Amino acid sequence: MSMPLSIAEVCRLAPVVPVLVVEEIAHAAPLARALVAGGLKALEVTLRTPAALEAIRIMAEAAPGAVVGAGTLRSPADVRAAREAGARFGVSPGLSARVLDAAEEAGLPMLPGVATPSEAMAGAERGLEILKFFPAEANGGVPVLEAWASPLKGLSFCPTGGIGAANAPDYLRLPNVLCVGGSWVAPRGLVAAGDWAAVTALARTAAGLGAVVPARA
Ligand SMILES: O=C(O)C(=O)C[C@H](O)[C@H](O)COP(=O)(O)O
Repeated sequence: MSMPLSIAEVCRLAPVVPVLVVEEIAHAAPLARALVAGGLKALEVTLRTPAALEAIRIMAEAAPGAVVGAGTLRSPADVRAAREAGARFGVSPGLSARVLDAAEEAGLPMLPGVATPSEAMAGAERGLEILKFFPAEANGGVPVLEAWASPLKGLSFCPTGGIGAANAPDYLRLPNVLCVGGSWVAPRGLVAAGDWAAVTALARTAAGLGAVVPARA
C-alpha cells in the first residue's frame, strides 16, 4: 500500500507534472520509467484514451518511484475508475462539485482546474488551497497569476496548458505557483518512436527547472 499524499506533497515532488496521453499499453512501463529516471515523479495520465486506466495500473507497478495520478476527470464515474486503477491523485480541467464530492468519497486528492477568480473562490470555499490554472497561456498566463496573488492570497496554482521548457521558469518563479503541468516532456512523436532516452533527457531538464528558480530554492 502506497502512502497517501496530499496535492501539496504531489506538487512538491518535482517542478513539472508531465501530462501524459498513453495510446498504447506497451508504452506505459517504459514511459513511466523514463520520466522517473529524469527526476519527474508525479505523473498525470489523462483519461483520454482507452489505454489510460490500464496504463495507470502498469505505471504504478513498473516505476516504484512514480506517483501516478489520473487527469481529465470529468464525472464521478471517472473518479471511481481512476481510484480503482490505483491513481493517487486526480486532475480535472474544471471545478465540478459532483466530481469533487466523488473524489472526497473515494479519498482521491484532487487538483481541479480554474480559469477565473470566481472559480478559485468556489474551490477555496470547499477547502482547496491548490488549484490548477487552466488553460494557463490562453487565459493570460503569468500576468494573471501575478494579479491574483494579493486578492487570492493563500491560494497556490499549478498552471497547465501551453507551457513548455521555455516559459516554465517564468511561472515557477511566481510565489503562488507550486509546480507546472505540461505535455512537452513526453511528446507524441518520441513516445510513438519509443525514444525513452530522449524522454528522460526532457524530463531531466524539466526537473532541473526548480533548481534555478530562487523562489523554490
Ligand atoms: O485534461 C486534463 O485534466 C488536463 O490536465 C489537460 C492538460 O493539462 C493539458 O491538455 C495540457 O496542456 P499542454 O501541456 O499544453 O499539452
